[in-house]
Amino acid sequence: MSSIITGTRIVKTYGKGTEQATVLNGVDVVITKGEFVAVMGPSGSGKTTLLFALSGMDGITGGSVKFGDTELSGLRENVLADLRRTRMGFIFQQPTMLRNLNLLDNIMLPAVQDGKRNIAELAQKARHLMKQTGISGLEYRDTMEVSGGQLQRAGICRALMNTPEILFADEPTGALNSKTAEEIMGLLVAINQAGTAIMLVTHDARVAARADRVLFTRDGHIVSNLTLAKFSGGDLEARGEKVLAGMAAVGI
Ligand SMILES: Nc1ncnc2c1ncn2[C@@H]1O[C@H](COP(=O)(O)OP(=O)(O)OP(=O)(O)O)[C@@H](O)[C@H]1O
Repeated sequence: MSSIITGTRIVKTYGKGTEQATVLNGVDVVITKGEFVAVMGPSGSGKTTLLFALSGMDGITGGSVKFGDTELSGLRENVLADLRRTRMGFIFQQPTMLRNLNLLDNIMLPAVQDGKRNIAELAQKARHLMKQTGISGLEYRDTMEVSGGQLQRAGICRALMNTPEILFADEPTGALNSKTAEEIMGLLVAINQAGTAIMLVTHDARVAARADRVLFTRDGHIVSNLTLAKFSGGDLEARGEKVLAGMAAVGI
């Protein structure tokens, strides 16, 4: 399988002088098309920094990140922003939605910013995604009038509006109760099975257990790489045990 993201000897340093801290210290990582990769590691070990580096959300200090054959550091900021908006999707622990827009408009917003697209078609696509993710009927709700799980579903719809090739997810279930988290993970698995690659940062072994592969970060490095079979829904407990063993082996 060809790679969608290739990170080579990535270095990321924050701050200057005595305040300087190297958070990623020569990280190599490849994500192949359609792959589902989870990233785990102690708090502060650089998981979010890695996600930001691989998605071009933040620049790197050294090394290289390629999206397909395109070197991200070689792109002008507006070209990079276009690439992120049209070919990548992002979901976070707390979806950032505009309060003065309803759920449907919030979902459509990034796609509308494309400028060249037909609003009626975008609305149709947004409604279709809302149906697929189980939030039909909430189109005209204010973002303050829905539950955390419903808001995260809306965040997933928004991330899928441009049919991304890869979805970057930073603790997407971190603010949800366990039942809602399971439902959101079911959605992410279905999205991955439909062909979208996923890179997901999590502290939760049960969440990581859905991935094809789990990377463990520590002290600026990827210290371990656990390969699981593609998840088909059956053996979550056994997979969770493997992830827990992987965590214990690297001291998380
Ligand atoms: N913009 C920044 N400026 C300076 N230091 C930063 C910045 N962002 C992150 N850091 C530091 O880099 C280190 C790694 O942060 P990062 O958020 O990547 O860790 P993480 O593994 O995702 O942590 P957590 O599990 O707690 O979310 C931390 O020590 C953090 O304080």
